Amino acid sequence: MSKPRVLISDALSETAVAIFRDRGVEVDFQPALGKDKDALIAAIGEYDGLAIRSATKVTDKVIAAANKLRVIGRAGIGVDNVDIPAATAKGIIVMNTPFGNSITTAEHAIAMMFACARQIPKADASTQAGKWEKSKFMGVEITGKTLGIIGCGNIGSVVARRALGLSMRVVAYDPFLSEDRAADLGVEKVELDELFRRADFITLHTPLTDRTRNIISADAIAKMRDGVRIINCARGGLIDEQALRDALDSGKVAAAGVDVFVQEPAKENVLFGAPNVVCTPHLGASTMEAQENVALQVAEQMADYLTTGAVTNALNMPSISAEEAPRLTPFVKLAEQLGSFAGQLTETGVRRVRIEYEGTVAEMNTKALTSAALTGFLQPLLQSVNMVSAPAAAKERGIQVEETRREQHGAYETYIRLTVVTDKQERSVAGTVFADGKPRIIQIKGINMEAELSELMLYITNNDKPGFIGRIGTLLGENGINIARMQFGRDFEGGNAIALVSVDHKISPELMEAINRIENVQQVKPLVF
Ligand SMILES: NC(=O)c1ccc[n+]([C@@H]2O[C@H](COP(=O)([O-])OP(=O)(O)OC[C@H]3O[C@@H](n4cnc5c(N)ncnc54)[C@H](O)[C@@H]3O)[C@@H](O)[C@H]2O)c1
Ligand SMILES: O=C(O)CC[C@@H](O)C(=O)O
Repeated sequence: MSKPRVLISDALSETAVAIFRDRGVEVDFQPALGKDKDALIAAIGEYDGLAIRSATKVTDKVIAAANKLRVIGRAGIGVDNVDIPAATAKGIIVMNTPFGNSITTAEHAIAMMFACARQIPKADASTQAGKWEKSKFMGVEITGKTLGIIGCGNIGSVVARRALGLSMRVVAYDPFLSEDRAADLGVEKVELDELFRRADFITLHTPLTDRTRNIISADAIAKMRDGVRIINCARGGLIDEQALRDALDSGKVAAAGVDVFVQEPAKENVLFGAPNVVCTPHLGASTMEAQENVALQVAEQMADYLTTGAVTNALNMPSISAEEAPRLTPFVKLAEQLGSFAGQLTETGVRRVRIEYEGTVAEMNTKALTSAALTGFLQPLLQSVNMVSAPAAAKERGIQVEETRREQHGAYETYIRLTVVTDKQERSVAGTVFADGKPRIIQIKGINMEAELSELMLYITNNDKPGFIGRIGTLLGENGINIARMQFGRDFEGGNAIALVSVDHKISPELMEAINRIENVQQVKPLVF
């Protein structure tokens, strides 16, 4: 099998290159390619993986051209430069490195706070210009001042600890911050307006979402203390730049430290030249340490996925650790086969898919297994779907997905049952993995049977009457179709029976018709696995 190929299209530390090579992944390091969208679109079709920072914009056009791509790895946190819905729809995993640059970015926010408190950049420029303007650069102490943190996640929490160490009071606004976590951190959880009212310094650490866009607006600034100082080392767009410019001009905001801009690279910006603004070119994550961390992590995560199927820090797919990947693999295959079995038999509108995990499989990563089952289920309906895109594709089609887990077990040590509820009926199929690691079907529509699935099969339901087995065998034989295996099950003598027949050749539509005409046959369907 050929080695997977990865393109690095941004300025990642070369540590990533070495890791990919060590892990048996071919790598092309082209740090300028991310800035040339046409060249990226022309090249991307060759690669299984794309490793980026923030300069590469992975648009829907790039994704449309990415015919082999299986994973996009962001060496950093924010993935606003990746069209995740387009990647998901195409079955491409998007992963990031959520912790590798948190400390570095928090330190940049603290550095910005000091720069704003003591006008360090301006004082530096003036001093080096030979002006010695000692009285011009009066600062403020930060000790005893109140820092308002908006967004108290990974970076916000590090900022909080550093600020407490600097003897500041810290208030935080974050709808997802629990009282317990706030107490552990030593911060006071407050509502946004209270933060605006009380903070001497405000620092932003949220992602850019519909709720956070322009969270610092002209209205918000009006609610703040006169002489407030504002820091943004999170994302451009959290601050209304014109409103901040007006407030810096009027002196309402005494200073602002801005690392991120609505339009990047920011070659021009309404904030440039404003009084007491300190700007850096999106340097939050730019330390040797953070760049080593994120390059190493992204390369390890991507190489793991491409070579072992382990999934870490994916934003559009449940995680699968390297340790659990081998144990999970036969169950992924089983779940996918059960899904495929049910999908191929389903002809009417699907309302619900219920997946029950019983026994040891219930302790495994059932999210991943459910994604596999949905993949198998949707594959007969959709051109291309995989474990990344299947849950979203099911949701889009209004299919409800239910998952239940029971750790005790019955006759089988472990099994998965998948039930499809359509407009007309409910049909279930169950299977297990035996000690040989091979998946087996153990029950169809409540009828017990043990069958291994093979590439070409016939699913036949019939009335349990003598003569059926002989007739089907003769008919297939007369038409040159070799039977590899045949398994039967029935609910009771003379009741409903099911046959699963593995055949060596594809069955023509005419022969299907002929099988359908055999006495007592209720339904016959070809299945492909
Ligand atoms: N400047 C840089 O170079 C740089 C470097 C790293 C990260 N970042 C950015 O910093 C930001 C924070 O990163 P993180 O790792 O701390 O993320 P995180 O997910 O750990 O924390 C974000 C926090 O924001 C909170 N939040 C979400 N919506 C909110 C809202 N409406 N109001 C208040 N809080 C809200 C969340 O609950 C969460 O606690 C991200 O935007 C990231 O992209 C920038
Ligand atoms: O890669 C960078 O330099 C910026 C990273 C930062 O914005 C992030 O979200 O991790």
